[in-house]
Amino acid sequence: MSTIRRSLGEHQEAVASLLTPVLAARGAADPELIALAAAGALGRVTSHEILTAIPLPPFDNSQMDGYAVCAADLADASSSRPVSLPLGFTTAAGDAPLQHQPGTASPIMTGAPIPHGADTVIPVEQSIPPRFPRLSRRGESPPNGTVCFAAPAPKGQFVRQCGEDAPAGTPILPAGTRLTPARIGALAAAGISEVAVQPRLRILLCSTGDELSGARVGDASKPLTAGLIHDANTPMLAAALREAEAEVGTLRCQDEAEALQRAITVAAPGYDLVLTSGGISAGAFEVVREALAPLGAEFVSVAMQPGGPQGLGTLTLASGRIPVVCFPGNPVSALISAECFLLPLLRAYAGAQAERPREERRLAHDAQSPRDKHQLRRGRIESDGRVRLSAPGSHLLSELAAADVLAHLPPGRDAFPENTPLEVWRIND
Ligand SMILES: Nc1nc2c(c(=O)[nH]1)N[C@H]1C(S)=C(S)[C@@H](COP(=O)(O)OP(=O)(O)OC[C@H]3O[C@@H](n4cnc5c(N)ncnc54)[C@H](O)[C@@H]3O)O[C@H]1N2
Ligand code: MOO
Repeated sequence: MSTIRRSLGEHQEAVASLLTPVLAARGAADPELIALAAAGALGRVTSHEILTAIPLPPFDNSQMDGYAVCAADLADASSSRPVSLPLGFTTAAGDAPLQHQPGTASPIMTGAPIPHGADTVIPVEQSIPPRFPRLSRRGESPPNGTVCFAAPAPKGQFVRQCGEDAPAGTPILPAGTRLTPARIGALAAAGISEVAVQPRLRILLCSTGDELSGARVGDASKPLTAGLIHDANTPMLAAALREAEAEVGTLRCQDEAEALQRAITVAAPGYDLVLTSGGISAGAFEVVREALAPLGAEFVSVAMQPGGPQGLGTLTLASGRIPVVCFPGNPVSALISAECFLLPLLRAYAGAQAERPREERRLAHDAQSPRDKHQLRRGRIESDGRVRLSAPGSHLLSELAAADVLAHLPPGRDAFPENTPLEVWRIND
């Protein structure tokens, strides 16, 4: 085991220093064109500022079902002397704008273009009678009948102005904006069907361990036999990386250093980062350490629990140089390592909130923690708002799956009495 010992913060800085240039280079690569309607558009990051070529809304239109009028025609209306106007032709959403005759009331539906010459909309409920009579659209027999109004209305009432949301030529999204449903909607409203997006970081995720069922070629469909376990880390870490908008390829390798070197050398081209899990602590068969230390990875001990053993560096392979980050194999350790060291960097690159939502919660019970380590415990929020910690074992993946928060027990003390306030990160939301 390496004697290099780091604090959580020091290792966060070391991983950030390794990956900052990698992310910058990836961000400077040619953007990808993606269809807005594609499932994969959500979460991508715009590579350029995007303008709307048309005004939004594209024409003056009605905010209400009612009557388009000239406000001046209703200036003298009152409940004792309602103004009666003859009906004009009706405009529905999707119709081209009509010509409004002053001194008439043109029935209009929500979203329909305001007839030329009208400047105000009176909702149908405010007319007398408060419902539409038989209406005539363009091309049908001329309308007849009248409608009354018992109050004046301000000019422009319930008219949604052309360009009020965004005038033509104005930016709707700056470069570096994450596509959310609302942003996809705004682009679609502007008639944009494809956008240029920043390329994703490509991560080769490599899980090791002879104990992993399916690790050896041909074993994948065999039932779990004695001594073997299912590979939790590959799907779990792949999901976490994808949630943070990375592109993920996976590789599983048995505990044989040369085989791992060969597999990574063959698979690495086309990726920006190699991420491994397992094989880095103090055992006799630490395959990742054995395979990758000679190629340039450094293995350190971080004063945290779980996630103590860590590795990082730049590998020099026959196929090129590539940065590597190594997480411990215990599943809880692996995911918490990702939360602490990698996911915030990926989320920031993807234009998302880098950090998990944080809050302060009081402990529901006394707790112990190693004085020299930063402990990250899984916890449930109780009905009184306090946090109850689960057992600290880093194999307790079901406890992690059931947790509401990760609670920080900082170094420097070993006793945390009931009601001690702790910083917690919300997870599993
Ligand atoms: N003598 C010492 N032993 C250990 C130390 C130590 O400092 N001295 N550190 C412990 C800590 S802390 C951790 S964490 C683990 C890290 O071990 P490795 O990174 O070498 O990981 P492995 O030994 O390969 O696996 C550990 C554990 O996790 C299981 N595992 C591995 N990969 C997967 C996977 N893909 N899916 C599900 N589970 C996986 C594996 O079976 C082991 O149980 O070392 C401690 N030991
Ligand atoms: O540090 Mo290990 O990562 O506790 O379980």
